[in-house]
Amino acid sequence: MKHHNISTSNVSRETFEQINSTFTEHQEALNSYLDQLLWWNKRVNLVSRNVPRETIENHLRHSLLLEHLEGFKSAENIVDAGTGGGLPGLPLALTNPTKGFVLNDIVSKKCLAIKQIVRKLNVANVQVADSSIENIQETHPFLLISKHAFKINDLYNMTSHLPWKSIILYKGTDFKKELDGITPSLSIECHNLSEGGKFYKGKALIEIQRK
Ligand SMILES: C[S@@+](CC[C@H](N)C(=O)[O-])C[C@H]1O[C@@H](n2cnc3c(N)ncnc32)[C@H](O)[C@@H]1O
Repeated sequence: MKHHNISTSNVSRETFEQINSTFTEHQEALNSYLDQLLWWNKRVNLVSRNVPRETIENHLRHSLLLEHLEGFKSAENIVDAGTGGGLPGLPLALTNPTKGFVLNDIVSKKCLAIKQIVRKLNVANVQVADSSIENIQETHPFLLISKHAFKINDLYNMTSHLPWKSIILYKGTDFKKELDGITPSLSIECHNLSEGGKFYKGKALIEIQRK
């Protein structure tokens, strides 16, 4: 692990406030997505069963935080690996209509539900890739994002042949143990989310670049 360059910064309270404004600005589309997600969740297991709407809304706000990282702002193409019910990719696609998104999951019925949600919401900048992440067909550079789906070393080893420019993962601040077994030297920035309040305690966005 010593061969990686790891730095840490705190995501400011102002950023969390900006996310609340973004949510308000796009609330019609985001609430429609929430309605769809809850409807499909009764039929396909996309998020935990019987999870309250407010909890999923927190996950949507959490998803939107990525908008504030430079690595996201500069990306044109984004792949969300292990998207499940579309998190974080779908809320980000709704609030960033000029960027292109591929939502990927290995479970076909989840991909089918996502396709229906995308069609119902009329989202033009999203494609769905129904396969294991290592088999996606991407030839252009992209930003790889993922929330609560893979250990860092597993995702790195599965995707090291793909043309990603950087990876941003939703993780805990105790992520370092997941770097075991990654041979190449990486630049890693831990964006600590703890200033966002109780929901964000111990959470971080981990941004990884090849050196
Ligand atoms: C815990 S869920 C997280 C879902 C979503 N990202 C979220 O935060 O709600 C993990 C997801 O990863 C998917 N997954 C597991 N292995 C995968 C693989 N090799 N390629 C693509 N998706 C995978 C699972 O089907 C599942 O939907």
